[in-house]
Amino acid sequence: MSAVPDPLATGPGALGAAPEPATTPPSAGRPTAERAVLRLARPYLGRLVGAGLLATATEFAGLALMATATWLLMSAAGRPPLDRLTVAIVAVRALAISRGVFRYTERLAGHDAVLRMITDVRARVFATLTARRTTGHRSGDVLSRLVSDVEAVQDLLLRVLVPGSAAALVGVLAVTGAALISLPAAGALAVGLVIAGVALPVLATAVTRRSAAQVAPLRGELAADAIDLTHGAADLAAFGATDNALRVAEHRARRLARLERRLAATGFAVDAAGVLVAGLTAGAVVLAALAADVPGVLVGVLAVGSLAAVEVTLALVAAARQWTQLRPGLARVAALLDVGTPTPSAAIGNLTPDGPYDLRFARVTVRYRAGAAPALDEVSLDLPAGRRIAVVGPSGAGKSTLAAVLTGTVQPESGQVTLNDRDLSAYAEEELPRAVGGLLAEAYVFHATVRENLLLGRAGADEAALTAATAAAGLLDWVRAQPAGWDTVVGEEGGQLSGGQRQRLALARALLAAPAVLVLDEPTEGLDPAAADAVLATALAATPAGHSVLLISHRLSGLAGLDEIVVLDGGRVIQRGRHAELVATPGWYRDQWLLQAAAERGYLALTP
Ligand SMILES: Nc1ncnc2c1ncn2[C@@H]1O[C@H](COP(=O)(O)OP(=O)(O)OP(=O)(O)O)[C@@H](O)[C@H]1O
Repeated sequence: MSAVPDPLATGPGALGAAPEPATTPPSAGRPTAERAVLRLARPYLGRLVGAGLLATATEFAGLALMATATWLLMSAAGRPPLDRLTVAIVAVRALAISRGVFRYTERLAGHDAVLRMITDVRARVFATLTARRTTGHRSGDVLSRLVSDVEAVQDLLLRVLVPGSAAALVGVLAVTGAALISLPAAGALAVGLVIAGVALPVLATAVTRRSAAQVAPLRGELAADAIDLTHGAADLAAFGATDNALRVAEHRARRLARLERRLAATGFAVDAAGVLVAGLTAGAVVLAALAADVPGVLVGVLAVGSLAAVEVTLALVAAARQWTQLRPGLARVAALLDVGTPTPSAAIGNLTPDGPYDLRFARVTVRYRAGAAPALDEVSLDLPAGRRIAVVGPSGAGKSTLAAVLTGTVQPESGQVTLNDRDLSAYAEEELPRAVGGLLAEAYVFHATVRENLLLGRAGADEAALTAATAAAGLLDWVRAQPAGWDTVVGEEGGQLSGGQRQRLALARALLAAPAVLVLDEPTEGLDPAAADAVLATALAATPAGHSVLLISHRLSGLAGLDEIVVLDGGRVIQRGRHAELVATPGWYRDQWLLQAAAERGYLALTP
């Protein structure tokens, strides 16, 4: 098979060798991660610019407050006219109050915009990761991407761009203000601000870039280790591999701690340099003002104002440091969503869940490794809208591979898969699940309520839809018997459910999603024969007419009503036809049918 592009691949697992530093360089031709984030933020740009202006107003109010208060204190000693003092007192009060109001509204506007955007980004990341579920990402790493990498997008806007642009604007305003009093003093201030706001951030970024780039992937790997060590504890102990796995995880944890200590130490050094720059700038401004014969009170105002202005501009150092740490996460989110790169689907238009869709496999060959035997060997298949087919065959025949090709998670080496006469690869990965999807191998059940697990299939589905899907999957009686009903929590990976209940829940979610091309990979696995027949019949009956179904099954019972049954063996189609034809023809299907029927008769005879 041609490899599925995997921008997420990181270092080895807990049982593997000690980790190598992993970074994700932005690939050529792709927009930079920052530009990609700005593209994502475009619908919320107005609110973000508003937040930036409010942040500028906040910082400027603080600076003006310091300068006015200094003028008030220094000129009070000279007993100026009372009305001048009164104006200054009112200004100090007004600035103090407005600073709080500006800060509050800035936080409100900035967080409102960013949280809206983040919801959108997280949903897209989740959809893309779900679509790529067979590409082998470790679950802890996926969790880390969903949580910390998406937070990097939030932090870039809230902690870097908004405060950074506010600091730069306030710097310009401060120099303009100083120039009104004395040009040489303004020149000295400008030099100090450039050192604090440009040179120091560049230095901080250069010094911390390498360590910071290693921190995010390392955190992802450590999260994956933690999950593997917890979930796989029994297996690790059984194979005597616990010590080795712990050693690898500890090695990673120590490396992470070392990197974070180094980053913190560099941060403190840069902070100290910032304080030094503030003091030196104020000193230079005072000297320049005195040399230019500026009156004493205004020299004081310039000195305190310069200290405050440098302090504000030093926010750029924090922003730059933050930015360095965020870059790997941002690059991974951008690469994952591949935002900005116009996808062919953009030209095609959005896929709708209802179709109609005609799906066609033409001589499709899949090979997982070069030189290995093909998992699918020149398989052709027609799945026009409304048709229902089953793919059966022995273990390893290529059934799940066929489903993976259909959902776009595995690319064929040769041949073509088309959806409405367009190659499947022409559709965006996150868009395809709207048209093609269902219950795929090893469906994941989340540590959440029954309702939340179901709503993942179709957000916003009403109670009637939940009830219908759950009834079709044969889980409704169980849900109704639970004290918490739909709000019953199913445990980590559905651990508080039986295997059969977990399978029914996953099936109900697939039926609720009701994509126009429904793939059901072993939907009745783990159910006893009678329950399996009943669930398969209700599930097929619940699928809307006009939607097509591709059922993958080991069991041959319940397939009589399907339009076609395709028998795979060793990746090749060895038989195809309707159930009645196949049981009448000597071959794998008839042999297997007779074997299964006899085994199930025996099972039923033994069942009380
Ligand atoms: N991710 C993978 N990497 C390498 N080889 C794979 C991968 N997935 C499947 N294969 C190989 O491809 C072949 C077909 O596997 P597939 O899972 O499609 O079979 P299947 O018919 O679904 O089997 P089962 O009924 O046991 O689930 C097998 O030989 C299998 O070893």
